[in-house]
Amino acid sequence: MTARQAAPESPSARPAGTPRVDSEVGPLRTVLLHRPGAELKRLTPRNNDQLLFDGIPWVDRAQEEHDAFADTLRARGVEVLLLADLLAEALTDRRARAAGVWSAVDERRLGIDLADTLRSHLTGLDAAALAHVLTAGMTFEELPAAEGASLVRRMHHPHDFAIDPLPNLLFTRDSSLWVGDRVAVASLSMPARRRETSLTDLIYAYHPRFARTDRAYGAHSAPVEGGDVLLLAPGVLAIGVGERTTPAGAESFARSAFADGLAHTVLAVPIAQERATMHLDTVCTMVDRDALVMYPVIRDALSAYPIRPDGDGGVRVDGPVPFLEAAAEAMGIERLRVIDTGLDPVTAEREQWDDGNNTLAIAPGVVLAYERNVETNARLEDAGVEVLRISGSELGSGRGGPRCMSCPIERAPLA
Ligand SMILES: NC(=O)NCCC[C@H](N)C(=O)O
Repeated sequence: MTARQAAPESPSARPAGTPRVDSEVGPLRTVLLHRPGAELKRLTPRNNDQLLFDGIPWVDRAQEEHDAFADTLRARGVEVLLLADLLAEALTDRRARAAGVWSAVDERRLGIDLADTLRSHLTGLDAAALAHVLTAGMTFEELPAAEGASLVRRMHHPHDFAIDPLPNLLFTRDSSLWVGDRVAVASLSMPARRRETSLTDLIYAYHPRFARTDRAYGAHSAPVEGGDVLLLAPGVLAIGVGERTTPAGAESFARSAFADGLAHTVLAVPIAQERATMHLDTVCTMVDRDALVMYPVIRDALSAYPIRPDGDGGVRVDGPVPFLEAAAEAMGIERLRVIDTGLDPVTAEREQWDDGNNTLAIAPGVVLAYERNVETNARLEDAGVEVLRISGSELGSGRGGPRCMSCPIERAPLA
C-alpha cells in the first residue's frame, strides 16, 4: 500500500470548481463534451469504417441532438465545457500552437518538403482557424498553394487527407479521464483516434483552467481508453481489457494509480474483443452507488483479476474471480444490484448495440440514456432510477452513448 492511500473524501472538504472525480455517480458538476462539427462532414461511405462510424450521420441533426444533450445537463446544474472552445482558448498560447502543428503534420505521409510547407502555413493561422484544422483535418485540395508541384501532391487524390479528421472526438470519454484530482491522457489503440490525445494533452497542458493539474498515466504508455475505466467507488477501479485496452495497459494504469495514491484496488475485466463490446462501458455502467445496468449475456460470465499493491513497491494479481463479487468486496458493500439491458435476449442484444448500457449518471440514481432503448429504460425506472432521455438517432451512428460522449471533470463527493 502506498503512503497516499485513496480515501473517501468528506463532502465539505473541497470548494466547487476544483477538478476531481472519485466515482461514477457522485453529483456531476463539470463535464467536457464535444459538439460534433465539420469533422463529421468528412465521413463518406468509403471512409466510415476506417473512421469507426457505422454510417454517415446527418450532421445538422446530430448537432441538434448534441445541443439537447448539453441542455439536459445544464438544466440539472452541470457546467458543460466544450472541447472546441477549450482548444481554441489553449491555442492562443504560442507553445500550444507549435505543439498542435507538430502533432498534426505527418512527414511519413507528406514527405519532408510538403510537411515543411504545411507546418509554416499552419503556424500562420490564428487559434480558431488552427483549432478547425486540428479537428476537421485537411484534404490535399485544401493544402496551401506552393511553388512547384510535388509528386506527393500530384499522385494523391484531391480528397485524400493530408491531415486526418477526428470524428470520434465526439466521444470525449475515451481520450482523457479523471481519477481523483489527476487527469490521465489516454493511450488510444485505434489509428483513427490516436491524434485525439494530442488535443486533450494540449488542452490540459496550456488551458489556464487546468494550469495546476497533475497528470496520471500518459498517451505514450500501453493502450488504455477512458471507456474501459469505471470508478466503481473511491479507490476502486474496474478496467475493461478487450478490443482497446490491453493487459499491459491495465497493469501499467494500475501501477500508476497505486503510485499516485489514487486507488487501492484495480479490477482488470476481460471483455470480448469485438466492436459491439469495444469498451467496458458498452456492457455495463453504474447507475447508483450500488447498482449497475449490465448486458445480461455477460452477467454471469464476467470475471476480474484483482490487482493490489503488494506492499513492496510492486503489485499482486489474483483471480480470475467473478466480477460482481470482486467488485462488491473491493467497494466494501454486500452486493451490487444488477439491472438487465432489454427484456428478452433479442431486445437485449439490440439495446446493447444501441448503447442501452451506456448511461451517464449525474447523481446517484439519476442517469441520462438514449430514448430509443425503451425496454432498458423501463427496467431502470422499475428499479427506482430516474432516466433523463435524450435522442441519439444520429449521434449513435458512431456507436457511443451518453457516457461515451462525456468526460466528467468534477463530481461532488458521495455523501
Ligand atoms: N466509450 C465508448 O464506448 N466510446 C465509443 C467510441 C465509439 C468510436 N466510434 C470508436 O469506435 O472508438
